[in-house]
Amino acid sequence: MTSPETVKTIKVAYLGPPGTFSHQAAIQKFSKFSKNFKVEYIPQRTIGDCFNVIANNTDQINYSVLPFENSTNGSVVLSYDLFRDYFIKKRPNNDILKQKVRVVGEEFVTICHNLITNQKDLSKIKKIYTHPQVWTQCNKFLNGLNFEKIDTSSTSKAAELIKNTDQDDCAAIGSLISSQVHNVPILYNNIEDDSNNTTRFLILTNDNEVSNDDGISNEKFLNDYQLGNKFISLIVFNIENSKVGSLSKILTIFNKFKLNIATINSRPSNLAKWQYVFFFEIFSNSNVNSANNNANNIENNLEILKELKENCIDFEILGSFKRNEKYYQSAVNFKC
Ligand SMILES: O=C(O)C(=O)Cc1ccccc1
Repeated sequence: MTSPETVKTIKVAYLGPPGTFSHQAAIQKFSKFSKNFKVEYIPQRTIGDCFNVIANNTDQINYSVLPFENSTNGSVVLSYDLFRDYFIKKRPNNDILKQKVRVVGEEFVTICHNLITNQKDLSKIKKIYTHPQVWTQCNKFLNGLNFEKIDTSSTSKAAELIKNTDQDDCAAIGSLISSQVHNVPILYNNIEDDSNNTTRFLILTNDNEVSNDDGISNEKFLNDYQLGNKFISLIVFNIENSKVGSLSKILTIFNKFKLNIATINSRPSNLAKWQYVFFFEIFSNSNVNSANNNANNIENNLEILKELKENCIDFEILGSFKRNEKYYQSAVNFKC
């Protein structure tokens, strides 16, 4: 048996305080490791901090959880912009990325919202606090109410603020757990428009390996613990926006190599006005870390990488990870 001193620790950062949906995603992903490891969940103040602890290798954190897209209201643009600013940036010559941020997993969480308040009469509520991503997931419930919207860094932060106010006209929107953590009751539950409302979170890591002694990379470590054989690579690139056919050329390359594109998103480049960066997710059937070095994964396919790089101004692979079939298929069964 392993003695307590030799138990390795996995440190996981998430958007705090405890009780957020990000916290739930972290627990869903990492609780299976607690048999063999000590898993520490470390709350962060903002989504930006969740990214920066990995980018700056702060506090020996191994993984971080980032909300990425929601089935009702789409992309979490802040997360896309954090990736853009890190990967596609004008840097002085030779200033390469020091601490390589990588995306190594995904987690799906069913998002059930609750109106959390000490007030018992809905008509007396004049201020509602929540994370900005939430408003348009609860349109049906909120339409017709007359209240001031107050954005908070997270849903659980909203519940914490309600607890600490002596005003009786305030409510928060958040999870059942956040109402329990802060000990504020729920006045209405399941106020989300769509009962299948699901958020997809990405798991980030850096070179701060969990299993140094074994020489196993953080991505292999996570993937070995997950069933499934479909892989996704997330890439970001920018192209000559004003050149006719420059984006269609990229699409042709994926077609030529018979690779299916799962998602396409674009964001302002921040390098020049009306210029864009593109995020693509590409399906493959193989793991970049697999022993047979299967060329089906774009990270291993030098030919496709060469063609992509030749046709982009900047091109970066953010990471490759297993499609989380379990939660992708049936997040709703893991409901509240
Ligand atoms: O605020 C939270 O609980 C988060 O984890 C961010 C978020 C907000 C709304 C839906 C999904 C994630």
